[in-house]
Amino acid sequence: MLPTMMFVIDTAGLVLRLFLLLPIYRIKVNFLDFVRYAKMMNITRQLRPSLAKALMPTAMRAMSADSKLVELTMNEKTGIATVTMNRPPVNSLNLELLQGLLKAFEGLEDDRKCRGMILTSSSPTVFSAGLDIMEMYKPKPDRVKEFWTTLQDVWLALYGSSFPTVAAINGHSPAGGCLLSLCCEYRIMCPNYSIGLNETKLGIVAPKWFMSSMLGAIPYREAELALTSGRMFSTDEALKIGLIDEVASDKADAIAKSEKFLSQFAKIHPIARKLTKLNLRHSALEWMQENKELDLNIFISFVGQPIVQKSLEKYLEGLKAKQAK
Ligand SMILES: CCCCCCCCCCCC/C=C/CC(=O)SCCNC(=O)CCNC(=O)[C@H](O)C(C)(C)COP(=O)(O)OP(=O)(O)OC[C@H]1O[C@@H](n2cnc3c(N)ncnc32)[C@H](O)[C@@H]1OP(=O)(O)O
Repeated sequence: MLPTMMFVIDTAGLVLRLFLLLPIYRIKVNFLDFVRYAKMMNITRQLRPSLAKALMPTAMRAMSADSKLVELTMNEKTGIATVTMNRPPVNSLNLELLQGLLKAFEGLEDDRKCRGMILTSSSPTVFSAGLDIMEMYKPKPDRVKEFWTTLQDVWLALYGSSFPTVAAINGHSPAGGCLLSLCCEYRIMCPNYSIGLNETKLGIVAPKWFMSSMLGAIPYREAELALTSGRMFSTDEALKIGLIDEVASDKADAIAKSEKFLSQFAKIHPIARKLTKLNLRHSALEWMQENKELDLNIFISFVGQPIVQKSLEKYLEGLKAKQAK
């Protein structure tokens, strides 16, 4: 009896050890094994819908994303790409800007030379004003569906990117702007701006995946307080709470610091880094992949509510009134 039990325990232990070692072993074997492993973990490209074809052939490339709303450059020497949002005056995320971002992120995913990406803005004072409220206010049915689906895809592509990402936050970053930065692994912000998920202040509710993105950066208690009150943090407050990782004196400094952050990965095995990131983010990514339609339906019915439309209208009026002063 005892020998049989010992045999069973030993065998179970061996199987367990092999299982635990499997990822490491596979990483060492070859790239195809990595792909198989990643597929097994459901973290491969199937998480990213319709990957775009590789971008243009390289040079210190200004890589076009087919629109001027997103500029994409690649430093051939370092393999670091810079994606710059360029929709004046405030980079509010409308359908076209989101499409431009998606195309850029998916293109980089397919670019074997890409070693990292910096997300920033061409505006001198705003990183992104978040979702374009005009996409949600009195929305057209087909467009608003495409708008939300594209936002989901942008989130999947950025949060689930296999390359390392930094947000160089060179201006205000409310709501959807904050969300984009939270998808990145590292956030560097210029002084005297504001950042946060302020949805409740607009009378709307940040979806689950907005919240889980914030929970990846700051502790639950802090997130609960911030989310329920729609709190915006100053650069210094954001640093203190961990919402950002570093402060830069200006945009050039933010880019230099971003490059420094990304350069550390030259010493890390790229596949080990990728798998670690994607394993850490796996459950949030999987949730989104499995619940895209449900999330879309909730959004559509939510923004269709008269009370939500009223809130958006009042908020827009407030923005315009501020402008008029
Ligand atoms: C049971 C319930 C379950 C529910 C489940 C959830 C269901 C889903 C719910 C839906 C969730 C939707 C999520 C939305 C997230 C968002 O991102 S909403 C957008 C939030 N954004 C903001 O609050 C930012 C507003 N803007 C500002 O605070 C300022 O503009 C700024 C600090 C960014 C910059 O200030 P400044 O430089 O002084 O510029 P302004 O003069 O304010 O603005 C210039 C110009 O731009 C217009 N504008 C600004 N922001 C937006 C925007 N987000 N969208 C559209 N337009 C914007 C502003 O009105 C000015 O326009 P005019 O020049 O007056 O025309």
